[in-house]
Amino acid sequence: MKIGNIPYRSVWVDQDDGWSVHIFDQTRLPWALDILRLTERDQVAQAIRSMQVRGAPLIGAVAAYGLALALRVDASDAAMERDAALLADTRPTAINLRWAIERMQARLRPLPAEARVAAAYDEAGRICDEDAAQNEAIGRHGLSLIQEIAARRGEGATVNILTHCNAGWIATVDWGTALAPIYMAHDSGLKVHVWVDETRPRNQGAALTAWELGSHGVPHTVVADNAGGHLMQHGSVDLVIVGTDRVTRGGDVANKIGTYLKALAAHDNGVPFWVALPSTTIDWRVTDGLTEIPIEERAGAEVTSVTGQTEDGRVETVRVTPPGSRAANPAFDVTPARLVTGLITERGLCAASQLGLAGLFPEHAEA
Ligand SMILES: CSC[C@H]1O[C@H](OP(=O)(O)O)[C@H](O)[C@@H]1O
Repeated sequence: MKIGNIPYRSVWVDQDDGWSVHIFDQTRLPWALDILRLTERDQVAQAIRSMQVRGAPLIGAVAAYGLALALRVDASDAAMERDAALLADTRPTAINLRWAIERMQARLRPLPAEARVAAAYDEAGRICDEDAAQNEAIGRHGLSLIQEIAARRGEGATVNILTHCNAGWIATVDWGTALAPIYMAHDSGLKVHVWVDETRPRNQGAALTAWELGSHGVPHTVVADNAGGHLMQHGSVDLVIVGTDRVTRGGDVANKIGTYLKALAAHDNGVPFWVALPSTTIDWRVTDGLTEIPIEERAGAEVTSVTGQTEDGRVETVRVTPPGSRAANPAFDVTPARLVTGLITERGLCAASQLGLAGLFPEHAEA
């Protein structure tokens, strides 16, 4: 996507700068567009753990480059396996992280050590190119949902879409997942408006989705997480589209905490609830999301404090609870397939079910 008139991806390699890896520091957005220059494995691991880089497909791609950086230090079998495991373990819920590292290992294991660095950069680059292409396809397939609502609502009507967290281009290599259909609808001239869940406690919606949509000129309104049900009860939401960190073969969806509550409200109000994902976010090894998807528990400090910008432009973090109060911070929840209207993938739309996924991905259908 573009920032101003400059096209960007969310991760890139600068061959003229020692093949260093570059990402945006997402903890500084929307207040500053800081670019981080990564040259070592531990810098990549820290950027993923601290959510300077975040978003399921993007952390997979950046971890893949993290392995390339690690191999520059030591490309031996033992070092590669150690570094791969360390990077795969930086966050537990998004399956893209494990998928990307396993794909890198499959490419690199058969190679002699001296051939591994070049192959690692090549494979990580392929992962990035494929993610960007898959998300563009998700955009095209999801666009049909918005077009259908616009046609039904009549000439000039605005399609109101609610989204949770940030599943935009900054959460992927490019285009985004949940936001890709919205960008394409807007760019095609359809009138869309996005209700942006702030998404406490990390505020990916208020800080990142609002920044993305504003930068692209997409009309949007930031709302408290707790407002979504009310908006749906009063007919203000035509469609919900969210991203995901892991979908089971049965169609259960792990996504940012609060997604399940939006799915319940959507179900209760007859609002279509769609989940956008590249197939790299499908975990074909698990069926029951509630019992088989690990939910990341993050620091309570992310709940007891909030970061924002003062009137005079300083970015500060302040406590919002009494010093003695404890906080729990599960970072994701699981929406059962029964509450999901459908999945938007790079191969098209399908039901959130084993049958639906097998129809689009027959190579994974159980024998
Ligand atoms: C296309 S991003 C998918 C997913 O990743 C985000 O999690 P986080 O911000 O913790 O990395 C969020 O759950 C998005 O929906």
